Amino acid sequence: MFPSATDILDTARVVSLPMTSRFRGIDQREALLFRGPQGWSEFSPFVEYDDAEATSWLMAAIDYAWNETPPLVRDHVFVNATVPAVDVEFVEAVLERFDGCRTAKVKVAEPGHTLADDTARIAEVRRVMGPEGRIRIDANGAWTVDEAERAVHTLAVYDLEYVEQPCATVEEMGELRGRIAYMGIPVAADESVRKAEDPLAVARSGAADLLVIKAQPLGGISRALSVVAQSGLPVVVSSALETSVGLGMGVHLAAAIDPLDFDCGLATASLLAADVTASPLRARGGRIEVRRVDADEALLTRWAANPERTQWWLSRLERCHELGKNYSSQ
Ligand SMILES: O=C(O)CCC(=O)C1=CC=C[C@@H](O)[C@@H]1C(=O)O
Ligand SMILES: [Mg+2]
Repeated sequence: MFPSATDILDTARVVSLPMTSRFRGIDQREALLFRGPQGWSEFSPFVEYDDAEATSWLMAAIDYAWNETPPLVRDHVFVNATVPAVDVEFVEAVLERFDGCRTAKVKVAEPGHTLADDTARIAEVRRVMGPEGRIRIDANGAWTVDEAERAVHTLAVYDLEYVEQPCATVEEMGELRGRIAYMGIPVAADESVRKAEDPLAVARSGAADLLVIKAQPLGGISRALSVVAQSGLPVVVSSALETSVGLGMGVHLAAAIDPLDFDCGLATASLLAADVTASPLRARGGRIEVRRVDADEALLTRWAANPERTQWWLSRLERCHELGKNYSSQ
């Protein structure tokens, strides 16, 4: 069922949550939350995304609020710590926020950071986690093939589980994958899945060993499950830096995938300094329980965005809802 814009606007609330450290260039996370028959849901495309891209996120949010979630195969999901591109002295404190996580994903190649900065950060993550820890890196497509090859050579000594979106295009990803195959370091695709016209193109062209799957950008749990099934590749379910309400969507997606061999990037509530619930979906003992999260009225009020930002989100929701009426089924 496709609710009217009024159905959604009736319960819509916009929040702006402070972050514990700057992540992907933001230190406040804005989100629009609303309630449907299944409970609270979240629409939170990043603010720079255009309406066409943001519409998939709204379809996901509507699906989670109005439709039942698919059958689940587990009641908890193992998760990774997420380490923003912080300076070395902050690494230990960041990792401490992710209770019991045996895996860490470390951001690299951010503007203003050199390979030496990235190397120092990863060396520190390895020191703190010890030899048993699993370390994966995410370059968000910032490297050329040569830069990525050089970086992987430099960082391989820290024992990398995989390198996520090292380069921007599918062709570059495939080229790099060929060059580093002999090192046994897998290449994961993220933006090549969630921002691509065809999320399966990267899998079909053999440019990645595994896929990073995010529920909101892919249009919701069912659509994401169909991408997973059609890709034939192992996957990591990851967040879009949502509040705990939106993280619930990702956790349900992860709990419906079998097998799920990699730890998932769903512990990002620990990067928020505030949330919309008193019991956030955070890692405990390295895992997150599978449950829906209800937004708390007092916290929605406490963290309400200002009137101008609220209006911006409500207008965005109306425009995306209009576009969503024509959202074709894949
Ligand atoms: O995967 C994780 O550990 C957490 C989620 C995460 O890293 C991301 C969430 C949202 C936006 C992205 O820039 C970023 C990513 O690139 O994977
Ligand atoms: Mg990524």
